Amino acid sequence: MLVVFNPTAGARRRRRLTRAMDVLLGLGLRPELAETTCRGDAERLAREGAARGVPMVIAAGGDGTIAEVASGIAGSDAALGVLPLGTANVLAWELGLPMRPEAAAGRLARGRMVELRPGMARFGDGRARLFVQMLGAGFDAAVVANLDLALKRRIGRAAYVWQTIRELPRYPFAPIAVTLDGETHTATSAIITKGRLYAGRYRLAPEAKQGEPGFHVALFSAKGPVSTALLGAALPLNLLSRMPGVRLLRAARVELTTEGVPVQADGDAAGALPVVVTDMPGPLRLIGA
Ligand SMILES: Nc1ncnc2c1ncn2[C@@H]1O[C@H](COP(=O)(O)OP(=O)(O)OP(=O)(O)O)[C@@H](O)[C@H]1O
Repeated sequence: MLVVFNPTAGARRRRRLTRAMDVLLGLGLRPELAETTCRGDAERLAREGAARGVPMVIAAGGDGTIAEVASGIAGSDAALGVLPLGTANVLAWELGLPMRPEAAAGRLARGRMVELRPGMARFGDGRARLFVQMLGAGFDAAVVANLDLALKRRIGRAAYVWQTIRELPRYPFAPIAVTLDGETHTATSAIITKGRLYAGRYRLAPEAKQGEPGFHVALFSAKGPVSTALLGAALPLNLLSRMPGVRLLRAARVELTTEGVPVQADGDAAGALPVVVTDMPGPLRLIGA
């Protein structure tokens, strides 16, 4: 088992990693530890591990690290594992993974497998990017793109609230052209999700189920700071999907075509539209669910 650790994920997570590693060692699992030094390193380390036949690659970090590891092992025989050490840890909450490092390590050792179907985003500039939980275009992506990462490390998810307040008065709320399985729509923001949850443990798409093919797509028509702030207030109350100006639809293929609108994938800045989103061709096996 290869453990890929992102030391910049979450805050002061090294001690939590050590506790998990101790449990894995105690169970006789001989985990090999590799630490990232920059963005993209988790994907490289995971790809190299899978290429030399490591059967399990564990993402020790947050959703961005998970997405990188998933991308690195895609198409190989390696399974993905998760030690949730990030800030929001949406996938871990979605799958009901334990947050305590000892319990999370125990789950990895027990080895129950589930299959996920990550999404694949193909951008207009030729980039392709895998995401495991969600991809957003519009307001939430602007918040992610301009987030102060040092502040996030210090105060965690409160940094998103702070950045939202800063973004509200200046975000342009330009319309985005959305095509869902050939049917056209317009929205000012869109979130394409594989799971129910968003920004931690908050419900966005109550009917969604990780592992199923296709996507649930939340389209937002809020055109200004007040209606957007109300959506932000509804999120922690789990009322987001029932708010006026929010539509939840399903699609197997999503095209967002308006150029220049910011995009986030699994909570990390991912450039700008246009993008076409479909399922990855094959499933991804996740261990420890
Ligand atoms: N050593 C590193 N230095 C700088 N950035 C890194 C390093 N290792 C990984 N990264 C990048 O850090 C980004 C954020 O990490 P990650 O998403 O795992 O943590 P998080 O943002 O705290 O958690 P969450 O996404 O669950 O809120 C990842 O997308 C990854 O590309």
